[in-house]
Amino acid sequence: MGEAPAFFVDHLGNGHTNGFGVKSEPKKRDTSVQIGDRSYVIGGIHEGNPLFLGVQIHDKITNKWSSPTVLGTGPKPCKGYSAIVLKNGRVLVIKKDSASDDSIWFLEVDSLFVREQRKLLGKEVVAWSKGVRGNAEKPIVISGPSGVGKGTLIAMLMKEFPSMFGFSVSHTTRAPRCMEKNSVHYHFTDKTVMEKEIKDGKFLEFASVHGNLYGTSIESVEVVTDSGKRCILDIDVQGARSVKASSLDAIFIFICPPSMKELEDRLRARGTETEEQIQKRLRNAEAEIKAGKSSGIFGHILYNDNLEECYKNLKNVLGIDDDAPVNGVEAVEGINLPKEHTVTKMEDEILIEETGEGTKKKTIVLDLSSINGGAPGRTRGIDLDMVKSS
Ligand SMILES: Nc1nc2c(ncn2[C@@H]2O[C@H](COP(=O)(O)OP(=O)(O)O)[C@@H](O)[C@H]2O)c(=O)[nH]1
Ligand SMILES: Nc1ncnc2c1ncn2[C@@H]1O[C@H](COP(=O)(O)OP(=O)(O)O)[C@@H](O)[C@H]1O
Repeated sequence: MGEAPAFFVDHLGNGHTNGFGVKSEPKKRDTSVQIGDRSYVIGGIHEGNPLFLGVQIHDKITNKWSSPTVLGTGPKPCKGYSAIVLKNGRVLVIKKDSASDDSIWFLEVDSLFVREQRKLLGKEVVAWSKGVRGNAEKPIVISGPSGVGKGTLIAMLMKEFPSMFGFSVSHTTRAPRCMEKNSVHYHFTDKTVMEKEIKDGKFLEFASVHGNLYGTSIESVEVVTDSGKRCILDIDVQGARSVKASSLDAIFIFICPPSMKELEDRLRARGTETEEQIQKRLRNAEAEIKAGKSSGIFGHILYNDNLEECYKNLKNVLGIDDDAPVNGVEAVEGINLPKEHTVTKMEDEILIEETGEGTKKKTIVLDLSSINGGAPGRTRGIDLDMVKSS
């Protein structure tokens, strides 16, 4: 199979290993897996913060403990975990006693992303990724100069198809406009806070635009996708370039104005900027339009002259037929994992069997053969099937 040995250590020092069959341990909160000469201990508290689960590494050869930098948002501590080593440097962690949409997690200890981050940061790194059932539709990146009508078009789309599209709420250091609400239009934030979060790897992309810092957090995209909706990102060309280079597989659309004169008229008519800010936006617009048209980032370029016509073209690009009913991503039926269970690995399938008191025992198959994505975002494509409840 070409995989790292998968076994479970009940307690470091007198570790009992039982091949691919893993017995979950209800009494102890810490769980550990061994990969090569290292044991990864999952449990306890992360950096004194009771809201985050800690990870520690024990190196058998040096007999030393270390605390790696933990990237991503991990699971909150709970009563216990089952852990199993998968291929490609990942550990599957199943939480006990937790809601079904919060029970499957992946700790990446030697994935491609972790190896890149380790090189970049020059230190030991592990990363959490939440497991999510089902797949997601491609996110949509919309760029264009200030005042071209991006916000207007996006608002039309969200109004007509509220269950299909969701907006990625960006972070920005610019001041809110009078009608703008925090966490709805933007997460309005402080420059030092945002810079720290960028350093902590929380952002998919960021850029300095018209003198302010803007960025898309990984979480902003993932919460929309988690809700079964297709995510729309309104970001500038620099941001679009970063997304294009990332693992996010998106559709890229650039919106052009019919003329610079019309763009100026729209910006003035909107009445949200000072004269100085309007001048800055117009100066940046020329370079942005040039980059948008020539960069090869955007698969679709739409002209927003007549609003209704442009909106119709946008829907065409997104494959929305005016006559056909539109649904979001199909909802997946909920399956609750049993609190007490044993976990057995068989190729790409994990068998979760209920243990403990009671007669009706569940057996669930967790199919990992089609998983995709991973840290710094979610791991999607998980399939859960109830095979037996006896
Ligand atoms: N790179 C990047 N650009 C963003 C983000 N959010 C907004 N922008 C871009 O920042 C620019 C200014 O946005 P805003 O201040 O709302 O002004 P407006 O475009 O005139 O409405 C626009 O080009 C947006 O597309 C983000 O998260 N990342
Ligand atoms: N096709 C259009 N024709 C005329 N005005 C438009 C059109 N599209 C948008 N507008 C107006 O132009 C202004 C800027 O649009 P907005 O959506 O805020 O742009 P952006 O989000 O790209 O900065 C708004 O007042 C909007 O009502």
